[in-house]
Amino acid sequence: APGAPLQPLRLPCSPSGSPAAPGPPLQPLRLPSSSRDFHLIYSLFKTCPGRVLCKLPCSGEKEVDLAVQSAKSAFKIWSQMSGMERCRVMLEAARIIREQREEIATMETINNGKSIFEARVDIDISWQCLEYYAGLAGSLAGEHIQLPGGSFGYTRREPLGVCVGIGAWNYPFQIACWKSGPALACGNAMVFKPSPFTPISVVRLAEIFTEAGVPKGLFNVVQGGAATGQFLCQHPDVAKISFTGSVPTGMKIMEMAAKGIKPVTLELGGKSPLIIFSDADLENAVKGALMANFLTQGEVCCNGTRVFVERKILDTFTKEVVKRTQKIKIGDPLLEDTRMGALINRPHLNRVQGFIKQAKEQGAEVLCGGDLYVPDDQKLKNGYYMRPCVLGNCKDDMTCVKEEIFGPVMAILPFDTEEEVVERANATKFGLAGGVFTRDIQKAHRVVAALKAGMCFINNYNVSPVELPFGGYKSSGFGRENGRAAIEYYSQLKTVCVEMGDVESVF
Ligand SMILES: NC(=O)C1=CN([C@@H]2O[C@H](COP(=O)(O)OP(=O)(O)OC[C@H]3O[C@@H](n4cnc5c(N)ncnc54)[C@H](O)[C@@H]3O)[C@@H](O)[C@H]2O)C=CC1
Ligand SMILES: C[N+](C)(C)CCCC(=O)O
Repeated sequence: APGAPLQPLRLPCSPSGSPAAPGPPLQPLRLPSSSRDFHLIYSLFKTCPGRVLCKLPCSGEKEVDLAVQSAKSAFKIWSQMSGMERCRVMLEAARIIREQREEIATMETINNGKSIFEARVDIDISWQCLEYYAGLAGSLAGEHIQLPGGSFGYTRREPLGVCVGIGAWNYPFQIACWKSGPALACGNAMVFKPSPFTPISVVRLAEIFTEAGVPKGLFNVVQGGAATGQFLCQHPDVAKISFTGSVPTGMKIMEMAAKGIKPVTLELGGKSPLIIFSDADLENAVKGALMANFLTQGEVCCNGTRVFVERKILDTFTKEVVKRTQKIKIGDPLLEDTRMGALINRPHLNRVQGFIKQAKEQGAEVLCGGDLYVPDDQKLKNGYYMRPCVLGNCKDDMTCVKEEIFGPVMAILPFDTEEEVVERANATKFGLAGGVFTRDIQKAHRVVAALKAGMCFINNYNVSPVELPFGGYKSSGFGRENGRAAIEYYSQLKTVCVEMGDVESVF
C-alpha cells in the first residue's frame, strides 16, 4: 500500500549466497517469463516502488547441472551450424530486441532503478552488440600457411563449449548481451547468472533467443548469488567463465577457474581518471565530466570519478559542473524527463553516503548534493534516491579518491603539469578507463598513450560503440568484451599440419 515501508527486492537467499533469514515460506518459482507476468510486475512497481517484484528460488547444484547439461546438448547442434546460419538467428534476436525496445527498457528500469531514458540506450547498445557479432559469425576464419615441399598448415577457429556468464546489477541486460553476443557467434552455448539484485530482464533475453531460433538450452539463465555462481564455476563441463563484478569476487572466480584450468574474462571495478586541460572546449569538458560520473546513478565501472582539472580553469570548470549537476532531474525513473533514478538498494545507498561522510571528515568539501533525495510523490518517498555529489578540496590520499564508490560522487582534483597529472592518474591499483579533454592533438595522444588503462577516451567519455574492445589493465581485470578482440576470448585455435610428401623419420 502507498506509504508502507519500502523493501529491497527480496530473494530467498542473500546475495552472498548464505541462507536468507527465516521468513515466510518460499513461493513456487514465478519467473516473469511472459509479457503477461511482466505487466503484473510493472503495475506492482508503479504503485509500490521498492516492493517485492517476484521471488526467485536460487538454483542449486542440481539446477546448475541441468542448465549445463541442456546447454551441452544445444552446443552440439549450434556449433555444427555454419557461421552464416548462426548469423541469421542472431540477427533475428537483435531484431526482436529492437522491436521490443520500449518494453525491455521499461523492464530494465524496474529491474535496476535507472532512468527509462538511459535504459533505452542500454537496450540499443544490446541489440547493436548482437547485430555486430552476427555479422562477425559469418566471417570467422583461420589461416592457411604454406610449408616447404607443398606441405601446408591451416588453423581453425573453434568454439570452447559451454561458457558461463556472471553479471553485475548495473547493466543487467547489456552485460548479458556483451557476453552472449560473441559467445554465440563463435558457436558456444552459455549459462548466464544475473546478479540477484536484478534477476528479471535476462530471462527476457533467454526467451528472445529461443523465439529467434537458437536450439533450446543454448542460452540458459540460472538465478542466485555466490553459491549458485560457485556451482557454475566449478562445474567440470564448463569451458570458460566471463565475469563482470567486483575485484574480490573476481579473485575468487579466478581461483575456481585455475582449479579447472578454465580461461576467464574478468571485467572488474575501477577508479578512472578524467583529465581536463585548460585548452579544452569547456562546454564539452563539463558535459564529459557529467557523462563520466552520473550515468546509472554513478554505478558504472568505467566512470571517470577522479576529475583532474588544470588549476588555471579550476574555478570556472567547477562552478559550471556544480551548476549542471544541481540541475539533474532525479526521481521516478519511469518518467520521461528523469535523468537520475534510484540506487540499487538500501545497503548500497548507505555505503555511498558513508563514503561522502568520510570524505568530509578527511577534509573534502561537498560542493553540491550527497544528501538523500525525497521525491514529492508520496509513493516514492522511501526510494533509494540521492542527489549527485561533487567533492572539492580533494587530495590523492583521501578514501573518496582511492576507492571505488560506485555511486554519483565526483571528486575534483587540481593539477599543474602534464607530467604530474599522468603520474597521479596512474597511481591506482585499477586500470579500467581514462579520459582526456584538450584541443592539442599531440598532447591528447601522448597522454592516453601514457595512461595505464584499457579504455581511453579523447574529448568524450562513456560512449560505448560495440565495435571497440572494452576491458581493463591491472586490478580492473583482463580479457576484452566488444569489438573483434572478444572473439579471441570465446574461441580456441586448432592448428592442422598437412604433409604432402613422405615422412622423414629420424628413427
Ligand atoms: N568492468 C566492468 O565491466 C564492470 C565492473 N563492475 C564492478 O562490479 C561491482 C559491482 O557489482 P556487484 O554485482 O556488486 O559485484 P559482485 O562481485 O558482488 O557480484 C557480481 C556477480 O558475481 C556473483 N558472485 C558473487 N560471489 C560469487 C562467487 N563467490 N562465485 C561466483 N559468483 C559470485 C554475484 O551474484 C553477481 O552475479 C563494482 O566493483 C564494479 O566496478 C560492474 C559493472 C561492469
Ligand atoms: C555502457 N557504459 C560504457 C556506460 C558502461 C559499461 C560498463 C559497465 O557495465 O559498467
